[in-house]
Amino acid sequence: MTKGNINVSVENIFPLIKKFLYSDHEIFLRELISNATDATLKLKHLSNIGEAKSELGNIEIEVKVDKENKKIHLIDHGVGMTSEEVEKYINQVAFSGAEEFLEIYKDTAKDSGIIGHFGLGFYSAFMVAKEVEILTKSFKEDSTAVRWVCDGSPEFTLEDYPEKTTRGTEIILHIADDSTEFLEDYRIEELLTKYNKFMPVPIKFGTKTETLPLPEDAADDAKAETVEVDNIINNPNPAWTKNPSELSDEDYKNFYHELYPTQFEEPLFNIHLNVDYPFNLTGILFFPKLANNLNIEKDKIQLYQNQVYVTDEVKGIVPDFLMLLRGVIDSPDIPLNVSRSYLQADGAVKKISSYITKKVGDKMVSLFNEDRAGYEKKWNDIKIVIEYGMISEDKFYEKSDKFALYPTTDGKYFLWDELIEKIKDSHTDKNGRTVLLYATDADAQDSYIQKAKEKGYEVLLLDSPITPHLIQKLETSKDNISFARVDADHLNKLIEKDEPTISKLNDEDKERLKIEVEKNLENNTYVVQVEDLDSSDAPFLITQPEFMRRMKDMQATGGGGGMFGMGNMPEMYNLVINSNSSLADKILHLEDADKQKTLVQQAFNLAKLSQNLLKGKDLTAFIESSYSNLSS
Ligand SMILES: Nc1ncnc2c1ncn2[C@@H]1O[C@H](COP(=O)(O)OP(=O)(O)OP(=O)(O)O)[C@@H](O)[C@H]1O
Repeated sequence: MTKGNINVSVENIFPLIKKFLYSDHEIFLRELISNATDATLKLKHLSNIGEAKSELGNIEIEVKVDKENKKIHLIDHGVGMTSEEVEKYINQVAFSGAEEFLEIYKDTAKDSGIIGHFGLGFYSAFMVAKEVEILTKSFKEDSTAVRWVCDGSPEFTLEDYPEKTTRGTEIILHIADDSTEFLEDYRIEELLTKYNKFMPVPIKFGTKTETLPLPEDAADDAKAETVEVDNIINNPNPAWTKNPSELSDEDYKNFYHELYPTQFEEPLFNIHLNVDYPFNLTGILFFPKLANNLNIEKDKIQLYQNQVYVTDEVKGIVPDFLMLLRGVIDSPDIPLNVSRSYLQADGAVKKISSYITKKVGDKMVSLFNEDRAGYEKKWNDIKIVIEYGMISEDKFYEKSDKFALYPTTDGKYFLWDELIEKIKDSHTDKNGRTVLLYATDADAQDSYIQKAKEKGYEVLLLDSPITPHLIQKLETSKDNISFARVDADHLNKLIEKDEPTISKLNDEDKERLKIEVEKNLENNTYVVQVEDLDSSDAPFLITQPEFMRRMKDMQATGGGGGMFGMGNMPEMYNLVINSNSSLADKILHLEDADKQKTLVQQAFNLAKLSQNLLKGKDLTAFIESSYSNLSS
């Protein structure tokens, strides 16, 4: 038997490990299973190339909880270790790994931004165990099994252990009194499902009862037989490790539900990621139904490293606009044992992020080209991701003319160039600028939309929360276009043509009309304007100037308008009086002051009502007075 001292430069590393990683004790299981998996895969490889002579046999990894004796056993049938290898890998390599880890995390361990806490390896066992035993037998011919024991102090013992005759390693954790939660089956099963659900080697945890199918000629009251089978907690061949040509739509959907068992909705479509240069990355991203919901916290993209779950905090690796997607990304190249701020500056990570962006763009182009009608149907659910990508990633934006859709209130969908082609004659104003009219709420802005349509204009329906940012971006990058919401002004002003306007009133009357209206609207904050509209247009019209409203909207969804300090300004509205309406005429010529007041207020309220601006007490009073008018 060898007794020895692990070469320690930190006085006693184990209490430190425990302290630093207090909140993350559970990762011990992931670390030990990763080692067991590595050892098994190594053996498989050696066996494939003819280096390992013995039969491969059973390669399952087994986890056993012995609650009574407060032990957890992890058994693998991998390469195992010789006595020299234990000396080298456990006493020296593993230890230096643990030491290095502490060096890195000394100051940052409490920083929740650390991704994954990888790299601690074997010594993480001491986060939960007061003593750790390794029983191991190398695959090499004629090697004797050995037993290594360490109680968490820098001292260890290493001795021959001929009792172990099978190849591989068994780690026995003597669980510490403050970690007995890990002696509960449900807790271990929970951890195995969280971290090891897609590990490449089958992992057995206990057994489960399976019901056998009844034979076809079974009697009606026949009872199905049951058998006890190994409870394998993982799927060693998850969909993302396969070639896309092997997978059907059904397979992708099944994988989606395997990944998110509580998710009942089907994903809209998926994107299979697969790259091996200049970095390695595989994965599948799913587009869920999102509509206008920006805040989806549940069921996020999961990050794996060689099929080991690491985290679902993928900020920095996945571009922000794709954080709303679901799925998995697996890459051995992501530096997992560093803090997030480092991650964001890391070149490999940046490349991964732009690769994913490119892939998503390419997928959109092909989805659109292959099945335009189907793509249009999905637009409402994917637009938020696409539009967010357009405003946040220049590369994505550059490509977006090939797949970004601009729907109209009539349910037609245009690509940018198609849209401009369609509207350029009618929507171009006297200065040669093409004005795109849009609505953000088809119901609330209905009266304005109808007016625009009567004049033969197309009205876009841009109703996602980031619309103001998107149109800002389009206006600055496309030539000679501008956007205006249908209610930003009356149409003659929104798209000014070189046509003379005809007014029934002379300038003096118009000025008088303005004064009469203002006089009858006490405490009114609206700016009154008299304009020469068509006689068939509404007599009173409320408009909300585009610029101010857009800045305020932008600030509401973050950034933009705040720059100009407009976020906190009150809403600004104009009240447009149609000089050519018969009501204008009537107001001007009514002798009775009370009647004139009622008329003006009633018309003003109707205009407010059509903008959804009549609320509370004003609405109640309006309804009451309307009823009394009916009966008078
Ligand atoms: N179950 C096992 N079977 C065979 N060898 C093992 C086993 N567990 C650990 N080892 C050996 O001990 C070494 C150190 O393990 P440790 O987990 O500390 O670090 P690592 O696996 O090299 O890296 P990581 O820090 O990413 O886990 C391994 O590289 C391996 O050679």
